[in-house]
Amino acid sequence: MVRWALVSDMKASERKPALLVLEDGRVFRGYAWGAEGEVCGEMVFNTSMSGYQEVLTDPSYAGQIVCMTYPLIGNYGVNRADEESERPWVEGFVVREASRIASNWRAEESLDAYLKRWGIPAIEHVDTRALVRHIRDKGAMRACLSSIDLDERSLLEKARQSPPMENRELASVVTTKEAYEVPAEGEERFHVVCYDFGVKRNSLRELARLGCRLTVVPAWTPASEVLRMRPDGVFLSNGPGDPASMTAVVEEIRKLVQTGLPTFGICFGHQLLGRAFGGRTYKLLFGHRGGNQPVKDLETGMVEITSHNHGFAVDAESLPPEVEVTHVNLNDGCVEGMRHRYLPIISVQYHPEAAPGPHDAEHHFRRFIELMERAKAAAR
Ligand SMILES: NC(=O)CC[C@H](N)C(=O)O
Repeated sequence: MVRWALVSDMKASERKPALLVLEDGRVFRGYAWGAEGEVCGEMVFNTSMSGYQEVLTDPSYAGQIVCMTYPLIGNYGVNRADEESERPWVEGFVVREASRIASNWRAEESLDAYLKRWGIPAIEHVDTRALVRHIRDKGAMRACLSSIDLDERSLLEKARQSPPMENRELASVVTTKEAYEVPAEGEERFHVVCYDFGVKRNSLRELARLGCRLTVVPAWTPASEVLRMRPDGVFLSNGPGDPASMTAVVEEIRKLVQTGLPTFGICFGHQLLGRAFGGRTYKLLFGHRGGNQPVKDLETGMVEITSHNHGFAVDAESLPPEVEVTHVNLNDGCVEGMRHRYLPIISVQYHPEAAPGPHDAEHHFRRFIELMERAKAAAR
């Protein structure tokens, strides 16, 4: 059946007000869509022009209210194939205009119905440019979004009472409760243990596509258990929260690092590796979220346009001499990649799996494969 368009039941005449109040007292008024309700979270923005469904379902957004800078959201609807996990994880969603029409042959549902189904409150007709400029000046901060309480002062109080992102542990909210297997696509060449701190499906797909059988394990799996599985490599996933809150996990990663197993970290995984190396992580003023961040490879001088979603970063100065910074962000100079000089360990702060975003950085998965190939050849 070809459906030209799913027309949402949102009617302009029935619009209800909604309010977004930031913890510094700045107020944004708009209209409610998605689920009716009230949420608090860290207010952040994403500059991707498309891929709202991948953004909503990226577990790294747990605990955050996301504003899309692209002014029209929802116009191609949602479908099951584009989910990066089994459900949306954002606390709330802020847009300039929510499209009334979802026109795409892949659309299965309107975004409004989807957000309602998952209980995610959203607000539209917000001056998103003003909101983003405010966050860029003042930094990411807590906010309260509501369509049930429209009292500014009460929402301000709720925002200020909500937990700050610093030191917030959210991996336990999103990690798999039990280990599971993902088969390799085609011939199985490697067995990789994937730590799930909130893993995106596309990372798993990329690894499976390159011949890796995956055992995806909960965030708190001890190193000894991983080693018992005798993997060819370890993958440390992306995930929400502050890497500084993960001391026990960092301890386990440190043990794994010492064994010299090929290891690849993405985003949160990269930050945890940085800490396992003895480095420091810190909070960026407003973070990088979007599909248009220039990253320079310091070895080749090449620049990749890449997909990002991070509010924390590894402090280059804090890294020991055996760890080399391999990639930097050209906008603000922060660390975007590192490698161990003697051990087969690499990591990137950004998202080679993209989804959404450009595919310039896909080759990092192959770098990991090469590390495992070399380790296998050396063991022979
Ligand atoms: N995408 C991620 O893995 C995010 C990592 C971490 N929660 C941050 O905000 O920096």
